[in-house]
Amino acid sequence: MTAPPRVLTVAGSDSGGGAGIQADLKTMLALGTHGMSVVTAVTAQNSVGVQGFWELPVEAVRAQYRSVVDDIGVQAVKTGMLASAALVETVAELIAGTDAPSVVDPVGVSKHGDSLLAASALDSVRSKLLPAATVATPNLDEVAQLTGVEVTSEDGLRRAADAVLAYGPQWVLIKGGHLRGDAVDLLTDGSEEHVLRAPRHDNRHTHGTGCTLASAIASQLAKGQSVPEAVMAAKEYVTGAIAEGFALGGGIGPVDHGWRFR
Ligand SMILES: Nc1ncnc2c1ncn2[C@@H]1O[C@H](COP(=O)(O)OP(=O)(O)OP(=O)(O)O)[C@@H](O)[C@H]1O
Ligand SMILES: Cc1ncc(CO)c(N)n1
Repeated sequence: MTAPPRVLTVAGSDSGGGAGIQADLKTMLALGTHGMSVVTAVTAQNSVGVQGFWELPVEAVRAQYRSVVDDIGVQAVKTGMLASAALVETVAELIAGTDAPSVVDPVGVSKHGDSLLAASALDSVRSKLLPAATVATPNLDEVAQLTGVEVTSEDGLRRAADAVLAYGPQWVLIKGGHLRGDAVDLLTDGSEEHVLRAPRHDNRHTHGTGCTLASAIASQLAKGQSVPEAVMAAKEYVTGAIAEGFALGGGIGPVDHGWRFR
């Protein structure tokens, strides 16, 4: 048997299984890649919020990363929750030294408004993590937090993209999922521009959308697609997963990572 393309997620664990490492590995399986993980933090989390989280020591993150990359090898890396400045800096250095495309989801707060990144880590995200990204995928709250640019309508997406590109990622995908109307995202490298538009699904069960999209992009890159091709395929996958999101627990349920199998 030939091994499938290998993809690594560097992210936090979501005990509820809808976001974080768990969303990433499910997405990778659904898209035909071999998913591997470096756990940065463990959250106690469910459909109503994040009840607590515990970071791993820098050495534990570095050791997991080296174990995977030095023996198995990776064809794409995705980063998610990194919790602290020390972990942001460690992971930025690791991905900058890896010969594979990286998708950086600069996770700041959860869907419930719980903080997953220390305020003291924002400078490291700007100066170390974003410059190491092949594609950065901030949502509009993360754009505001990182650049000060506030976007309230589709017209502002280009301004947001320029502000993030100034920190040095090769590409940026600004996610307009929190706006009203269609779910519109903007992908650009500063010269080429692609608008990705999908109908908004009136479904409150959207836990894990951002993690799922970023992991889907990484999976498609590992399969050899270009950044625009990978982002378009990933958008189609996440849109289907949102359409089929289901109720679990008393709050916001997860997207359906397995929608293409049902
Ligand atoms: N209700 C919806 N219907 C269709 N697409 C949506 C909907 N909500 C978000 N999206 C799309 O889902 C993708 C993820 O965007 P979103 O803005 O939700 O990410 P996020 O805020 O980082 O997610 P998370 O809350 O998991 O961190 C984007 O392509 C966005 O346009
Ligand atoms: C562990 C983890 N990573 C990312 C998110 C995205 O909001 C989350 N809720 N939990």
